[in-house]
Formats: sequence, C-alpha cells, structure tokens
Amino acid sequence: MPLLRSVAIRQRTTRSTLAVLSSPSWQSRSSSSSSTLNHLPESRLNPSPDDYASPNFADKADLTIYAGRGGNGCVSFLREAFLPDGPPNGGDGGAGGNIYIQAAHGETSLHKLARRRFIRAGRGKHGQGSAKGGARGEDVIITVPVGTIVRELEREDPAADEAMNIKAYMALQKQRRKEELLLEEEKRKRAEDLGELENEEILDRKGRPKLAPEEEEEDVEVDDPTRQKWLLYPGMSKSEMKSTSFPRLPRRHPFLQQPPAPIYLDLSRPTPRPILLAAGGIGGLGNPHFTSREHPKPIFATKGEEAVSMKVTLELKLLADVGLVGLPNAGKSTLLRALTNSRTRVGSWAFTTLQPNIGTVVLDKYSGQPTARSHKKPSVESDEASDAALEHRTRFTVADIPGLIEGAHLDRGLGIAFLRHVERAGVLAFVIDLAAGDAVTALNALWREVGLYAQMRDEEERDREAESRVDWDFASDPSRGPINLMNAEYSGSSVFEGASTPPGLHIAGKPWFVVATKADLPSTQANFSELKAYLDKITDGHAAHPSGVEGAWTKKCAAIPVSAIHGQGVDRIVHWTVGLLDE
Ligand SMILES: Nc1nc2c(ncn2[C@@H]2O[C@H](COP(=O)(O)OP(=O)(O)OP(=O)(O)O)[C@@H](O)[C@H]2O)c(=O)[nH]1
Ligand SMILES: [Mg+2]
Repeated sequence: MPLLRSVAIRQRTTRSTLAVLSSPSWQSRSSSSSSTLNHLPESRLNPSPDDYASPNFADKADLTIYAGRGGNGCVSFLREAFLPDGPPNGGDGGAGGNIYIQAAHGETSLHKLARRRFIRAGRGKHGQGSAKGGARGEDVIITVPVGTIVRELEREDPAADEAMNIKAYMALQKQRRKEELLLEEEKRKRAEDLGELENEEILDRKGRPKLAPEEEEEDVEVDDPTRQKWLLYPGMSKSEMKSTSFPRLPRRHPFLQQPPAPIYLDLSRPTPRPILLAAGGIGGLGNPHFTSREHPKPIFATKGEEAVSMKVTLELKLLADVGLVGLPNAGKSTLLRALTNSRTRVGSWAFTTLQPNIGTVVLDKYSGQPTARSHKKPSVESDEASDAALEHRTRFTVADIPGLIEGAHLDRGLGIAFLRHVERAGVLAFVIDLAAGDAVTALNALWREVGLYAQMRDEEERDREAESRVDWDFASDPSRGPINLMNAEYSGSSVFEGASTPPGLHIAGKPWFVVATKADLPSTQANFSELKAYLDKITDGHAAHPSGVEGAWTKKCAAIPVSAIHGQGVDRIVHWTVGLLDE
C-alpha cells in the first residue's frame, strides 16, 4: 500500500514538472490563439475573435397558451349521527387560472419563451363536501422585453362555443313550440269546419289534435346541450340521468372578460400592470345552489367551464435609438464597442455578428449631467414621462445587427431577419468601410435593400389589415377588432395609412447619416470626398434619396469619418446622433 502511494505521488510530481516545463509553450499557444487578426496591438476595440460575450437571444417565439379550466361543483349532503338526511353542502369549484402578459425592462430576449412553447395556467380545484370550495387555479404572467409585439393567430373558446350551442338550441325549441301551436290551431279550425263525427277522429283522447304519422316521425329529438353542463351524484345510472329534470342553468358572469379576438398588443412601453390574454374558466356551483321546492335535495351540481386556449406569436423589435446598418465586415461591431461598453464579437470575416447586439451610450458619465445637451422643446402630444426623458437625455441605445448583403430583402444572408430591429430605431447610421471599394455604391446598395424591405413590410402590413377587416365584417360586430390595451401605437393605423403615404416611407423618412469607418487605412481620402460630395448633392436636392422613396428624409445628410479601432472621431457620432434624435 505505501508503495502504491509513493508511485502515485511520483506520478503526480512528474505531471506537475511536465506542466511547469511545458508552460511557456502553452502560454505562447494561448497567446497566439487569442491574438488579433491584424498587426495592431490588442485592445478593447481590437479584441481577439474569442474575446466576446454572447448572451442567449431569440427575437421570436410561438406560444400556445392554455388558461385553466374551472373546477366542478360538488354534490354532497351533511351526514351526522342522528341526522340521516342532512341538507346539501357541496362546495363550489375554484376558478381556473388566467394568463397575463407584461413587458418589463429587465428582459432582453424571448429565448426562454421560445423554448417553452406551451404555457398552462393552473386549473381550478373541484369543490368538496362540508361546503369546501375548490382552490383557484394559479395565474401565469408571461414577462417579455419592452418592444414585444403580441399577435393572436388562433383561438379555441369552448365556453363561447357552448353558449352558442345553447342559444341555437333554445331558438330551435322556441320555433318548434310556435309551429306546434300553429298546427294545433289549424287542426282545431278544421275540426270546427267538419262535423262532430270527424271531430272525434282528429282529436285524441285528451282532446288534443292528433298528429299526422309522418309529422311525428320528423320530430327528431336534439340533445339538450344544457344537460352537458350538469354533474350528477356519483353512482347514478344512465336512465336515471336521462329522467332527471334540471332547473334552469344559472347565469354566470366571469370575473374577467376574455378580450375579443384577434388580440394585437404593441408593448413598446413597460406595462405597469399585467394585461390579460386568456381568462380562466368559471368554477362550477355546488348542489346547495339548486335547493328549491321541486328539488329539496338536489343531486346535481354544475361542471366547471372549459377555458380558452390560443396560439400567439411574439415578436421582439428591439427599441434602440440608433440602428447600425452596413455590409458584412464593415466594422459595425467595432463601432459599437467604441461607442459603448458592449463586448460584441469582432472578426475580420463576414457575418461575425449573428444576432443583434444593443449597447448604451452614456452621455453623462453617470454624473446626471448630460454632456451632449438636448434642445428639444416638450411637445404637447407626448406624455410627461417621455418629455422628461427628452429633456434630460443622459443616454441612448445603439443596435448592431448582422451585415446586409445584396438580396437581403429576399431573405438572403442574415440581414432580413434582423432588419425589423432597425425599423423602430429613431436614427439610422449607415456604416461604410472606406477601404472596401466605392463608398457611394455601397451606400446605394444598402439603401436599396432597406427600401425594398420597407416596401415589403408595408405590403405585408396592408395584407394583414385587409384580412382582419374581412373577419370583422364576417363577425358583423364593429366593436371586435384588434385590441390595443396599451394605447400604444398600433402600426396598422398610424404608420400605414393607405395610399396617402408612399410605401417604404416609414423607414426612408427617418433621419440618417453615414459613418465612414476605417479612415485610418491608407488611400481612403478620395473615397471619402466622393461620398461627401454625393451626400451634399442629396441634401441640396440635386440627387435623389438613395432609396428612391418619395418624400424621404434628406435634411442634413452627413458623412462622419472615424477610425473605430482607434476610437477616433467617435465623439462626433455621439453629438450628431443626439442632434438628430432631438429633431
Ligand atoms: N483599420 C481598421 N480596421 C477596422 C476598423 N473598424 C473595424 N475594423 C476591422 O474590421 C474587421 C471587421 O470588424 P467588425 O466590427 O467585426 O465588422 P462588422 O461590420 O461587425 O462585421 P459583421 O458582424 O460580420 O457584419 C475587424 O477585423 C476589425 O478589426 C477601423 O476603424 N480601422
Ligand atoms: Mg458585427
């Protein structure tokens, strides 16, 4: 045993000496793998490709949500010594859990929801004997990032269907009774016309008019849907069940009204309170509710209501103030690093960035004193909170998205999936690599993709609106429409107002500027001067807006030369952006 131990110790020492011996080579290997891809010294702005933070991210999630169904009422009677036939004491069923949605600042991604796919609220517990009511089902609150859009795709509402069935059944019964009465009257008239002899044949023994045989056959019994809602004392036979007469179903009102279909929510601000998506089913009533003279000992209770289930799709549009748009490898991520504290990935190949990144530019250095002053006067329409934010702008956010390539609007590359994040940005910054060919051509190519994407979105939005309009007509109920509980902007009405706005203007109308990056590289001067001349022409109105959209923003098209990798010229971007944001 001691021998074994000594061998083990020796092995360990040899391994550790090996480690010591090999440490220089290991270090050199690690330094080579973590070195940058260019000759420049490694820094925060020129990091090695593996020096980055990559949070989990998803900007879409399809969910199926199930509200909880109500618990059943209970049929029970008090049983005590010397009290063989006690009064009914069945408890009521608990209500099912509701599903709410809430937008909160802490959330940044939908990846957790995308993985969950199904969300169920708790079901209400059944009532019990001794007048014990069932517990309520547990509610669920879905927390999403600010900037999420919720769209309902499909809904199943068994309670509403049941109510419809009952209504239809009632109408049918009424109609049938009316017809019967008419028939009776007719027969009586006929009987009066004929002599008393035939009279005996037509009227049956009770004096009611006899029905013709074929009429009796036609009379098909339709099952009473209200019977489905009752729950009978356990252990009763089917025939007993059929023969039991039930009282009228009591009218129940849910505590929370199910919002009408289709739900459409634009959660562009944090919601102070959760918003209801699916209301849980109502709990059933216990048998004491049905005690009456005819039913002194009711052997029935009502079942809990089935609850709504629906398919919803969540889409996150990041709410950044500035969107960086550029070809792959243009230097967007480096620029984001230079502007903010972001640790997004940087690499010298196309499609380094695979997911949108958001960074925050802190203007006040956390002192509460903005360095770049906002000159915005408070506007009347916007509410106080946003005014306050504008008055003391201490920070703004920048979104870096994967590079766009030609044909991105046709879903080539990665860009299209992420262009929607730029859609909401207040300002667009086109990042153009001065060392990668003609800057004007690059700018035009980028604008073309963005413009085509914008037009496509407009068409999509219009189609969607048309579809929902058809639905409303069908329902012939003007109050039904996409609800927007937040009073947040409903893009269907505010942005896309039919033929009055040219397609694509909601993006082309945004203020924009060009960041001409990699200006530190040799022979980029001429390229920059050409770009600047082109932008001046656009501002003066001698050249058309590169997107080709009429009425697009051409107020002050600027080009700012920077070297993001050295952090030079970046301050100008900050000042220029604040100026545009406060326009
Ligand atoms: N010389 C120089 N190189 C730069 C500058 N900015 C970025 N680069 C380099 O350009 C390469 C691409 O930079 P990224 O920031 O990853 O480019 P990107 O636009 O985010 O690329 P994708 O994410 O693939 O679209 C990297 O090797 C950077 O070091 C700059 O100002 N000067
Ligand atoms: Mg990138």
